[in-house]
Amino acid sequence: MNQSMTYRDRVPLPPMPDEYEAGLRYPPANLERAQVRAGELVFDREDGLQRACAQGFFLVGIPEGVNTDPGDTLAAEFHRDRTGDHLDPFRGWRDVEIPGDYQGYFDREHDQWENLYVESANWHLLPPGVAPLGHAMTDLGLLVLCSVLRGVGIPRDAWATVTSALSEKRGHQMLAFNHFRSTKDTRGSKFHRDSGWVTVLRSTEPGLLALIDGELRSVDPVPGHFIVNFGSSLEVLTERLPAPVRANVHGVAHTRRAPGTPDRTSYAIFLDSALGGTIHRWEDNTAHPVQSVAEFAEQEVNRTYDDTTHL
Ligand SMILES: O=C(O)CCC(=O)C(=O)O
Ligand SMILES: [Fe+2]
Repeated sequence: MNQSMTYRDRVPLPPMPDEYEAGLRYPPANLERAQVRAGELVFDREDGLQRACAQGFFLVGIPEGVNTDPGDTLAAEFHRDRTGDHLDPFRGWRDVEIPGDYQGYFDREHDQWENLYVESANWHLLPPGVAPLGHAMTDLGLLVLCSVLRGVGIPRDAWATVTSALSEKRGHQMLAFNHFRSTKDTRGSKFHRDSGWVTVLRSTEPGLLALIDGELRSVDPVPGHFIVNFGSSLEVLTERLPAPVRANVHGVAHTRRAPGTPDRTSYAIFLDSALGGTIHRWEDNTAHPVQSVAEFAEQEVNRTYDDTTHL
């Protein structure tokens, strides 16, 4: 393993509690809220953006006209077999080959978690209504990214370099659908960081926990809002700045269900640099190359799905 593969130190993780304990023991994170108004991201409080960057999570109102129903249906159905009814386009995704790296159906051995990952070049394969939702979530995530880059003081003419052109909508936009199998006696997911820049998450149920300022907090959804969190690429970029952006460790507690009750589901857009790009750190008003995106992504992804107690 070369030196750059070990760029990020391993961190010990707390044990993942089960769902019952999660609700009982961990107070809710007090998240900032923002809305999109006239194409701008506007926080309810004046220092909202700074607090959101420090906490690593915030809530944003789902913009008017964005229809989450097709995504909700795909998250609930992708793992099921087709039965010959009107939901068939949303089903049977275990067996579909999707071209490209890190894409398709995944059964996470150590978790309740199973996923369907589809990058924007393949959204035409998805059922009606999902691609427009993916584009709307992407646009929202890019608005967040640009607001943060401006907020931390990175000059506009450096954005394309430091984000490997994601700021110009040329990176990876990955839709990720999550289903947590309540019948499997494991954690929901491992505690992890998302590896990219910005994640926009649609969740309608508690179960997500995050380490914020060293304390485990529950990150519960608020109706009509997406949950936004920041990824490692943004944390590395800003780590030498006076107010670094946090890619906080988070994960999903074990989900328990009474028979006949639907399992927990969620979905997210991950905004990542293209795999041919470079991770940078911003220091002395200059972009410093740190590691290739391909290596960085491999390291971060491998740490997300193993069964160790560190990241
Ligand atoms: O389901 C959730 O609440 C979070 C899922 C998550 O962390 C992820 O997909 O990376
Ligand atoms: Fe995540």
